[in-house]
Amino acid sequence: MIAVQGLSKSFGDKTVLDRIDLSVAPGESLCVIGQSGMGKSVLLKCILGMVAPDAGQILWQDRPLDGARRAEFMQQFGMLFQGGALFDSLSVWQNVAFRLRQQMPDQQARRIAIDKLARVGLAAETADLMPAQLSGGMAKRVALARAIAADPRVIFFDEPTTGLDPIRARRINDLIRGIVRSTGATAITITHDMESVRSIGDRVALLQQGRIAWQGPVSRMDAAPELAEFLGHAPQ
Ligand SMILES: Nc1ncnc2c1ncn2[C@@H]1O[C@H](COP(=O)(O)OP(=O)(O)OP(=O)(O)O)[C@@H](O)[C@H]1O
Repeated sequence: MIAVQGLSKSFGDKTVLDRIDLSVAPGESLCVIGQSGMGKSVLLKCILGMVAPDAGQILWQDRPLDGARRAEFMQQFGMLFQGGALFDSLSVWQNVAFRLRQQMPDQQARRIAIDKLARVGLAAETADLMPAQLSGGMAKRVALARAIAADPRVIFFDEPTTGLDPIRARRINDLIRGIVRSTGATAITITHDMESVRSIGDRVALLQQGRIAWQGPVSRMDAAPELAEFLGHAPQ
């Protein structure tokens, strides 16, 4: 379980996160939505230890995520970066196996990479291509394969459908849903895309003015007045 307790962060006199409480149960998929600039990335960076909060703490399995526990946590998480963020100078399989190669011989890492590429619908021949040779949808799949390469127990998806047309976005959402369900991983997704929320999420949290303005099961979001603006319709 991952929990955020009383998390606050300001930059200068701008309060971005204001005593945020949020938790994700093991195997649960939480989507965090919010307008641009509302602090979704800052929240993610605080969870990942890339930004130090002014107050509050992150708990993992009911204990503060600090020191040695953070190192252990980092071994068990995977991340799909916004925009994919593939390393241009590395081939597809080297991108997918980036972390694995620090732990095992290349031959074994390559085999796992090809297996993960198959999991996201890419043929083995893709393994030796360079990122510049990939279409946007393929690059996203490669980034997804990299996120799951080490069989993480916790996966973060940062804007997974950004830059994709609706058909490709739907395919990525379907893939993510399949991966999250079949691996039983805990998932936290940051997104603007309500189709992603419907497809991937069990629960959704709306970040607004530094606070969680609404959170609840995806099945109840259509009735939430707080979400009407995102859903593009009046509450049903
Ligand atoms: N290192 C920083 N220094 C100063 N201000 C920052 C820093 N990082 C983020 N901010 C500010 O915090 C606010 C929230 O930014 P954040 O990137 O978390 O928004 P977001 O909700 O992820 O937006 P988007 O959906 O556009 O990615 C913004 O006003 C941003 O300018």
